[in-house]
Amino acid sequence: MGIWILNGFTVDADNEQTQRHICIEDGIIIQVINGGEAPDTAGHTVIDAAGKLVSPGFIDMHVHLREPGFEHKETIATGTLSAARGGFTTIACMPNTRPVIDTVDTVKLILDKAETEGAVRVLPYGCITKNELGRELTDFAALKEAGVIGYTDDGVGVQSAQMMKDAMNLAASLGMPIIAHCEDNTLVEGAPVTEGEFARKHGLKGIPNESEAIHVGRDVLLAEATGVHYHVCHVSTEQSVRLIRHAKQHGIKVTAEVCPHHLVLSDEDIPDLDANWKMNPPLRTPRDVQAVIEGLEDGTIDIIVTDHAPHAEEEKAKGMMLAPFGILGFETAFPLLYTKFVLTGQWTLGFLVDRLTAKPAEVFSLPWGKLEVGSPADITIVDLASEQEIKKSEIVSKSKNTPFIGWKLQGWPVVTIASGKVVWS
Ligand SMILES: NC(=O)N[C@@H](CC(=O)O)C(=O)O
Ligand SMILES: [Zn+2]
Repeated sequence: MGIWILNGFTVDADNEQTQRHICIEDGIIIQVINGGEAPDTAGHTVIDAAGKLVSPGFIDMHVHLREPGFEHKETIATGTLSAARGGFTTIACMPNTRPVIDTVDTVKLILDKAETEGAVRVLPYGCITKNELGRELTDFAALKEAGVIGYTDDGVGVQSAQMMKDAMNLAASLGMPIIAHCEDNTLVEGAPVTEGEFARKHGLKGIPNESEAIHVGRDVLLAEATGVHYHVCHVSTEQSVRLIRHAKQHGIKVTAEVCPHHLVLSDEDIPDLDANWKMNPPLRTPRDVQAVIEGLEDGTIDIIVTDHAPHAEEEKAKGMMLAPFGILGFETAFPLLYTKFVLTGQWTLGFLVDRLTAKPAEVFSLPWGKLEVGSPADITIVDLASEQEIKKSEIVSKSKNTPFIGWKLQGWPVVTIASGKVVWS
């Protein structure tokens, strides 16, 4: 049986809003009617979307699902359901699991589990180096054949420039992207917060911006030399934005992502040494926040990703110094950005939706992110008027590590449809 979604409105990148009726059958969008009377819906399930945004399912190109190896934090089942609650229908998972995703067998395991237990589509990344140790490249061709969409050692930076250059040459020869967690380990001794007001107040030696930006600078030069598509993970500093902007101006094939928390929080918002405010890269200074916002607005930064990074409560209870880096992302992303940037008039709704749908699809050459006849039926319906407080008891992820508990936000996904099936409502 098919589904008719009636009376919702769609929005394009130019913020053009159109009332539409959309029909789904067998996982595909088979009809899109612009405006007017509701069609005959006999034999179909009807979803009334009057007054609501009907968007292509959101795409998140940076997430941690923790399976295999860390099932106490998250599983493919719980992580994909959390994604569905957040309106995401395609998510790209990072390979820092145990074992890491550096063999064909592990790629197959992820794809099989996602197929049988996942609520939404999962695209795996493969490691650049075996075990993410930075010593030996993985078998890029075999991993591509198995279904990875790119290579990354996310969680750690590739420390050797020669190793990164070899990786880029190999990826380029296969027509695949390199996705980089930019972090120079020789610059990150000290406390897990940025070098800024918070660190000064607590007498801590923080993480300097250069630890990230040095890798960005190095890698855009290597990307120029090798011709690879180079994608920068979770950009957090003013210097990185500047380097990426410059590289783009020089025609280097570089793209970049930013996370909601780096757009809405600075180090000066951290209330105390609570590890729910600890993530990598750390929350930066207000000046950096301003720079990443401007970078996203002018197209230097292409897309928004959540870097959903669940950790168990007992792990985060170890406190700022000892707890692992990372916070949840899926369930708060859209309402956070809608409330902070769209309701205030800084961005159009079309801009926000584009950076979560069509843009990531374009950057990674994926066939999703649009609402057209013949497209896979990945659809998110958002009630832009609904206001809700973020409550720990309502979090779907297996973990609860978020700094946003208690925040009142507007613009909540209410129905998520993935491959034609309602996976959240
Ligand atoms: N971002 C984080 O703070 N943590 C990530 C690793 C990463 O994305 O670098 C994790 O795996 O927990
Ligand atoms: Zn990372």
